[in-house]
Amino acid sequence: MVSTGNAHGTAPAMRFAFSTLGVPGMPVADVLRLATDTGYQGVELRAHPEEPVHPLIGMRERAAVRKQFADAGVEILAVAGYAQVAAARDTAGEEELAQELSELVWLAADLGAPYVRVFPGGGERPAAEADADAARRLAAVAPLAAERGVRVLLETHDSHRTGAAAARVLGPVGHRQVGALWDVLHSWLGGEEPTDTHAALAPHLGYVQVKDVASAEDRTPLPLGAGTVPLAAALATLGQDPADAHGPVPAPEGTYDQGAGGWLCWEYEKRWYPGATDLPALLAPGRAHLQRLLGDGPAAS
Ligand SMILES: O=C(O)c1ccc(O)c(O)c1
Repeated sequence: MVSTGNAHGTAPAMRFAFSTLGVPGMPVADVLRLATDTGYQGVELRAHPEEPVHPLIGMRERAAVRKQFADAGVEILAVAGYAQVAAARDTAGEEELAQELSELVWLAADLGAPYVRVFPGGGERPAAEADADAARRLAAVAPLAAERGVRVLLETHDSHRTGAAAARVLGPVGHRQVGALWDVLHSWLGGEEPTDTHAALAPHLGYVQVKDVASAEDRTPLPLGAGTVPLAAALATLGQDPADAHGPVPAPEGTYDQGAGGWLCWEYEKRWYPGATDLPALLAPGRAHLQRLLGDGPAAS
């Protein structure tokens, strides 16, 4: 294994973001204050009409949001959309999905965000059909994504929660602008070891979502480190070339994944668990926990 991580002292540090799924309805100015106060360099914007930023906002609002982020020195990591690329669709639904994907790419480009998140959403469909539809739809949006300088990332989630399942789609797409978002909760729920998830996703990896829960049964969001999600093991894989890696190394950084310099995004599911502790006070300790796991902070007590 070849490490490009900061243990070698030369690589840039990993960067930290949080998702606005953790702060439902919070105005952009407050999100930015929270990010700067707690040491997060980026924000993943939940692109849903419940939130301030979504595909229906106009050009002036987009420009204003972009300027707010730029003025605060915080990056918009991703537009987290809800398109389900592996879902069954009739002809009209197929056109709607293509439009939804295009609109997410346009929104990300207008905001200066490098990534769009999409879900699989294949439900109970036969895997071969879901995989083929997802690959075809992602390949179809890739040229627009390339033209706009955005990468569309398929999240390890629902019907494709493991790295192996996501790679069944991403391998055949074979396009640099289409990649993977590794949600460490879902690959773990899928019973996959982090080293195996990483080996499957590394050639495609955009960034990594971290979170913690008590167990597979109780998924109420917890502070990072307070639950049983194997965060240390997942983070230990980053920046490593998988032992069985083969084929071209697509990342311009020369690593299979982004390694050091890549992004970790805390996706705290407060929106779906309103009774969970509020995220803001947890953000700074959560970042410190991640830094300790990366070997980049004060030792754990
Ligand atoms: O955006 C969301 O709603 C959402 C929900 C659950 C997840 O695991 C996730 O990654 C995103």
